[in-house]
Amino acid sequence: MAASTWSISASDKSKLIEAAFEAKEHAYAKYSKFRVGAALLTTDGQIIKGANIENASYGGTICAERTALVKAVSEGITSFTSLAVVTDVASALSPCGICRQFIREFCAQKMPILLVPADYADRVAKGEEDGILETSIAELLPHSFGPEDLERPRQPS
Ligand SMILES: O=c1ccn([C@H]2C[C@H](O)[C@@H](CO)O2)c(=O)[nH]1
Ligand SMILES: [Zn+2]
Repeated sequence: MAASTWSISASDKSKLIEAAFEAKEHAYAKYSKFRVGAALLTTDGQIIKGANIENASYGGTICAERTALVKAVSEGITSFTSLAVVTDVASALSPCGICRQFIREFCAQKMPILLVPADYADRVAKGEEDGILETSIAELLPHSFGPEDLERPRQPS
């Protein structure tokens, strides 16, 4: 079976993970107290960070992954090579459905998505397995609908 992601260098991986942890520090998780940090690595080597920003309306909340993507895309950056997501949970946590569709819009099917446990640094320091779930949007959102589908030939209306 083909690999589900392309590979990223160990140094890019550690920089990206560190940035995601930094991003989590700025989470505005006043209501859920559930902090999330995300970091995107761009094709030209920049790192764009995002955190979840909650709202008193609850429904107005924006997740960390979408914050990072909206920051990047609204600054004209639309090409990414990886994404890291961290929470305060000591196991890898997976993006919500809305974020999966949002990631699908801008990221290649095999782009690495690193789901990083909160105790990642401790695990690495102890020489244990890092606990990262390395996945891709192809795995997280199979049989997805995306921008290309709107280009498909249609029956006349
Ligand atoms: O993929 C996800 C899932 C949840 N959250 C945030 C939204 C909300 O602020 C909190 C609890 O759902 O976690 C994210 O940032 N990303
Ligand atoms: Zn989300």
